[in-house]
Amino acid sequence: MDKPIYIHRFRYHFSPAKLSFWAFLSLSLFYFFFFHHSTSSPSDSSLRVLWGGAGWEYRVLRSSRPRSRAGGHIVLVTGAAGFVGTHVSAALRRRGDGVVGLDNFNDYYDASLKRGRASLLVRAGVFVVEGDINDSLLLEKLFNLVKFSHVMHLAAQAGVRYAMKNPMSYVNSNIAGFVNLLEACKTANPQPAIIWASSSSVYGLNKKIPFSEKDRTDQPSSLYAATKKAGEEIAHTYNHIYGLSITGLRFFTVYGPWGRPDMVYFFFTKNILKRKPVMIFEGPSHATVARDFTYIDDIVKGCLAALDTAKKSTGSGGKKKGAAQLRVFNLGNKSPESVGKLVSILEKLLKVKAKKIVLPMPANGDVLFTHANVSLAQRELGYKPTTNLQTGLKKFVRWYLDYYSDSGKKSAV
Ligand SMILES: O=C(O)[C@H]1O[C@H](OP(=O)(O)OP(=O)(O)OC[C@H]2O[C@@H](n3ccc(=O)[nH]c3=O)[C@H](O)[C@@H]2O)[C@H](O)[C@@H](O)[C@@H]1O
Repeated sequence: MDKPIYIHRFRYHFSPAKLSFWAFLSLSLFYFFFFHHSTSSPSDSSLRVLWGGAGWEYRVLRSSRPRSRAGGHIVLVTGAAGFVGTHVSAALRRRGDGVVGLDNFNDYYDASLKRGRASLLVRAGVFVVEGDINDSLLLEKLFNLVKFSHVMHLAAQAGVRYAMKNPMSYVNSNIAGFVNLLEACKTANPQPAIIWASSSSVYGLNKKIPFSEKDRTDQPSSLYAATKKAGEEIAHTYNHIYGLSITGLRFFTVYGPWGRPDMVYFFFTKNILKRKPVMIFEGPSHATVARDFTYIDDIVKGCLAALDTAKKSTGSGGKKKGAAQLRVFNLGNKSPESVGKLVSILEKLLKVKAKKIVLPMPANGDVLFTHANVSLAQRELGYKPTTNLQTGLKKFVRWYLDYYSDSGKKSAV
């Protein structure tokens, strides 16, 4: 019996060799466009960006969808693979908001820790776009693709002392990057409300204690602080000209699991465990250096409350339509502790005596003392920190020992 005609035709045009060639070609094209198509910004070839393509868009859209169609915010979190960014992204997703992360995974500190945080987020249902806030094309693409109701801007060049080593990284991320993001927000339709990370360091040489939002912030003692202060002024401008709703959060020395290895509680833990000395700074005439150390879970609650109470931006098509909300809040712990006390808590938790070296604080931009007055945040956001340093460090140490328990990761610290 003759074979049906279409089979003959099929055989005629597609010999097994030809068939595998075409199959290989189509699969390669599919793979290339769906997973690997990348676009880079022509403005700065040094930016390591990997975005674009149908697969990428699909992942962005899926991640941006709130769990329930009714209600639920749609949030772009910059710095999502950072310490605070990871915790905030996960908390937003857990409660059902749509969340798209953005992070440039730079190597300011161990990038594998950032990859670890991003893997956590993947499991939580958050896609983290690899890209830079200075990349206008990427931001335009994201805002065209997704109607973000909020931007939680946590990407920054952090750290006070590193500003003396690499000043331009602060200008690049905290000023240029912030302006670039606000430019994208102002033209987006709808304009999102913006919540962003300022810093307790804006109080600089302010002597009035506890620090209140009304106190002076015109005496920054580090370039880091100056760039955060500049951010607050820039926020004012974009609010004033374009009607963007903007909330700045002054974080006070945030610590906890998945934290930042450049911070004292983190690298002191490492040094104590390795029997290496820790340097405890002191002020003039042996003055105690202290911080209002604030636990990450309290900060996350503050961030979510700021987002939930943010009013909508008023502009559209890049034009202001009416006055918009502009706020700034302290998010601290109301309870400063000395660095010496932090070391004694760590010694007990790690069951290792620290090799302490006390020395005068170098002229490195650090301030002597921070102490937050959080009554404004308490009134407006219902913010109430509940974790003391002992309890918070216990949770940090538990995470640290677990995370670095396998030898591969240990060497990365
Ligand atoms: O809350 C803030 O505004 C800032 O908090 C931290 O900055 P910092 O408070 O300086 O936190 P650490 O770097 O952990 O330093 C804590 C204290 O330890 C002191 N220190 C630092 C290094 C050292 O070897 N020994 C030492 O005693 C510092 O002088 C400081 O008083 C973050 O690094 C900043 O990104 C953040 O914006």
